[in-house]
Amino acid sequence: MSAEDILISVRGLRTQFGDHVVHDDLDLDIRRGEILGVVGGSGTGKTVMMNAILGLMTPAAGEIRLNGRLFSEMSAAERRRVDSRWGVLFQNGALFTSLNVLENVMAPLREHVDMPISLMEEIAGMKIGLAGLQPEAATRFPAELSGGMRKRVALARALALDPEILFLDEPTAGLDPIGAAAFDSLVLELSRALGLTIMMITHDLDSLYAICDRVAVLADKRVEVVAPLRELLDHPHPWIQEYFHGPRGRAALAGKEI
Ligand SMILES: Nc1ncnc2c1ncn2[C@@H]1O[C@H](COP(=O)(O)OP(=O)(O)OP(=O)(O)O)[C@@H](O)[C@H]1O
Repeated sequence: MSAEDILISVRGLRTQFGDHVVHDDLDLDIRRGEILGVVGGSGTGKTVMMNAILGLMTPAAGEIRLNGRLFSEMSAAERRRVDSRWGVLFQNGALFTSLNVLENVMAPLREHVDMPISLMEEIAGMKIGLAGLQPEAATRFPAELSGGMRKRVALARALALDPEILFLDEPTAGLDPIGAAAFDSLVLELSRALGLTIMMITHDLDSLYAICDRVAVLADKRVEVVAPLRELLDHPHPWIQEYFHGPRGRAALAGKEI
C-alpha cells in the first residue's frame, strides 16, 4: 500500500469531553476508492471520530491528514475548499424541513459555489435522479416523504458538490430490510460509478456484508482492527466475536459467500 493510496490518515487521535476520554491514540487510514465500514458498540465514538475528521470538533491530540496534508496546517480557505469536496449524510438525515427537496439538494451549491440559480436547479435535479428519486419528488417537502426517500434526498444533497469522499452515519437505520438493501445497492453503484471513497458508520451487518471493502472496529477507545470482513471474523476481540458470531451475526452471515 503506497502513500498515494491513502486519502485520509488519522494518527494518535485523542478526543474527550471534560474528563470523559472517547478516543485515545486512535489510528485509521481511509484508502482511496474504498467503502470503509465503521462499527463498534454504542457510545464507542464512531460519530465523534467522524466529526473529528470532518473538522466539526477539535481533537485534544493527534494528526489528521488529507492526501498527506495536515489539516492543522491548512489555511481557512484551503479547509473550506476541502469541505466543499466532502459529502456528509448525518444520522437522521437532517434535512431542512421548511425547504422542498430541490431546495434541500441545492443548499450546498448556494453555500459553496457562485452560479446562476437555473444551473443550480439543473445540477440538483440531476443529483435527485442519481439518488434514485423521481423528478416529481423535487417539489415535495421532507414531511411528505417516507424514511427511505428522506435518506435518498440526504444522499442527493451529499452528492451536490461532486464529492470525492462521502461520510455516511448509519444510512440504513430506520429502514425496513428491503429499503435498506436498496439503499446499500445505490451506495455501491454510486461509489463504483463516481469513483467515490466512502466511510460508513453502521450497525447493519447486512450492509457490511453487501458493500464494505474493509471494516474498522472501534473498541477500547481506538480502532482495534481494520480489515476485510472475512479476516475480521476470526479476530479474538470479545466484542467482535459477539457481534459477528452472536445470533444476529450468524443470521446475517447465513448463506453469504465472503
Ligand atoms: N457533545 C458531546 N458532549 C459530551 N459528550 C459527548 C458529546 N458527543 C458525544 N459524546 C459522548 O461521546 C461518546 C461517543 O459518542 P458517539 O456519538 O460518537 O458514539 P457512537 O459510537 O456513534 O454511538 P451510537 O452507535 O450509539 O450512535 C458517548 O459516550 C457520548 O455520550
